[in-house]
Amino acid sequence: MSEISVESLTKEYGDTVALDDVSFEIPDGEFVVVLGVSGSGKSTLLRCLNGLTAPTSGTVSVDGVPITSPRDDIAMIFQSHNIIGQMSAYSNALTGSMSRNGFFDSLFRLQDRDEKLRALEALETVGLLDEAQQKARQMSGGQQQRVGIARALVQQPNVLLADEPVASLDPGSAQQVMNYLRTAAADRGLTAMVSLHQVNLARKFGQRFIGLRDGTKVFDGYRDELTIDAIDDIYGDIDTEGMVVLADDDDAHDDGPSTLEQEEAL
Ligand SMILES: Nc1ncnc2c1ncn2[C@@H]1O[C@H](COP(=O)(O)OP(=O)(O)OP(=O)(O)O)[C@@H](O)[C@H]1O
Repeated sequence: MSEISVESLTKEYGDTVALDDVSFEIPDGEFVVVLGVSGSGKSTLLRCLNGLTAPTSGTVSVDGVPITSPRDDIAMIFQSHNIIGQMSAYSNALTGSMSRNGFFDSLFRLQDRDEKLRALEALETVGLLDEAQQKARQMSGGQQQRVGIARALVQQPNVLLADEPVASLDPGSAQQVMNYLRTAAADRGLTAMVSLHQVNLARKFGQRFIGLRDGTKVFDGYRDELTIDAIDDIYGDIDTEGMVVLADDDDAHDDGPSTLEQEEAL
């Protein structure tokens, strides 16, 4: 479990202001979804949180320690899976220990017994234990992304970041992956931040939401506060009709998807 603190974060690329004076605090164990149109700064924010991108000004800290480079306790899941197709799901998951052991040790399975057990546990968490020996390239996009989640979990992070992890998946697979992501974060007490394009999916799985528009934070609130007006503020001139379905009982802010929703997603 870890707390994230972002203070006056600004990132400029030449004349482009990708993030403009963004501040927020995320307490231990919260599952936060970042929303915004393409180019609003979602990836830049996640990359600053992971230490892959240096801020122009401002600070990002996890548990009070400023992030200046990638750290073992912060794992990142990317849209493109970054899975090695020739390797099995199990071997891919094991590469999550790469930051501790080095790439070649990970690749050639020189891990200790605990790490091997962690890889199997992580595959079980994402429902792929039976497919552990299957080559990743023979797996569906959704399964590959679940391997990506397993690999992130093997890293034993306290913070889990995911940059549009379901952007390339069909709606059913996207729900399934989000469900595993949310469950893995909850079971392991991880603080999570996930960027998504699909508002309905965000509402279903997110606990808290941060909306970016042109690099500025225009929304920060829980599910019951993410109204049509708030969505309009985030998405601006884009026609938001049909982007979100507000359910009658959709007023809780911390309970996540119901058991029924989780079963449907699976
Ligand atoms: N390495 C870079 N060099 C120059 N400009 C960049 C770079 N990375 C991002 N930008 C610019 O910063 C702005 C924010 O980009 P960013 O990728 O963070 O947005 P995003 O909301 O994640 O978009 P998308 O949903 O399309 O991934 C955009 O104008 C983008 O063109």
